[in-house]
Amino acid sequence: MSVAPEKFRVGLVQMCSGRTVAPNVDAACALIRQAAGEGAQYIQTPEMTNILEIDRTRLPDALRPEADDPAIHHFGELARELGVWLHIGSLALLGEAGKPVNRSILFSPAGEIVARYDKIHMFDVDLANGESYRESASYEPGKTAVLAQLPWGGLGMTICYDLRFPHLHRTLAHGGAQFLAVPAAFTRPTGAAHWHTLLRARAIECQCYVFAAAQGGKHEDGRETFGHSLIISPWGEILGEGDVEPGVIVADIDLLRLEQIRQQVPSLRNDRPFDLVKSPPPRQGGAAT
Ligand SMILES: O=C(O)CNC(=O)[C@H](CS)NC(=O)CCC(=O)C(=O)O
Repeated sequence: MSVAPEKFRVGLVQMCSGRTVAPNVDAACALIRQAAGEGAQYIQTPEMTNILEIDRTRLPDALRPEADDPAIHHFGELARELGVWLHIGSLALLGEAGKPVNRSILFSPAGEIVARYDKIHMFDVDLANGESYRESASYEPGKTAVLAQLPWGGLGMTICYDLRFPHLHRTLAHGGAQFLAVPAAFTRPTGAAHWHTLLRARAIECQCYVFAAAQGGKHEDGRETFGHSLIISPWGEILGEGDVEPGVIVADIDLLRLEQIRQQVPSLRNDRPFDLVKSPPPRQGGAAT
């Protein structure tokens, strides 16, 4: 099979990660093999591929620094064996400052790490259903946006909650991204309300293909995530969608179509700087003094 350089197949792995690393890595590897078997040349796994653990006190014991994390070694070998670009959406790792980091890692088909991104925006929220998260209490946030280079174009690396900060994606698009990666572990209520809309909006406004591998289902730590991994075109069309269960979705990506869309509606090129002017505050009850 010969594939034109402007076309490739993407595969997303949907998971339901538990509290212990080894079975999660095994599950990821099996699904990555399945995606490669279906012809995927770029394969992405969700946020927290290696561990989903709501009890943060258990994390430091479970985590390893990047340099001696056995899962990283494993994934590198697998990328080489399968000859694919393997993007582990994120791993919880022990960061260089001694605090956990939520890190996305891209392996080349040679099995080498070619890009890494630490999640910038920390999920510190309190939901109406009682779910409460303080990601910043246990994770060190990243400070650097990362554009990785794939043979087919630029890949903007983001993670989950970053999706709500559109200036990050626009910066990546202006920096040369044709693809935006949004590996995630969205909560069920926020996913049901916002997941499809936010992902399609990022695809349309940034004129990028969006690849979003998701965690889905009821996890061992009691949490529920939304699932619905999505592959979206720069026109906002859904090219592939997962359900709630673990599995694989694939779709064919066409760079010529992206170029057509960017020529027809050149909104990235039409972007302009502007100032913000605030009008004076309204007068109270008309009784101006
Ligand atoms: O920490 C872990 O174990 C896994 N990581 C997550 O679950 C992260 C941080 S708590 N979740 C999100 O960012 C959800 C965002 C979201 O749901 C939204 O923006 O609505």
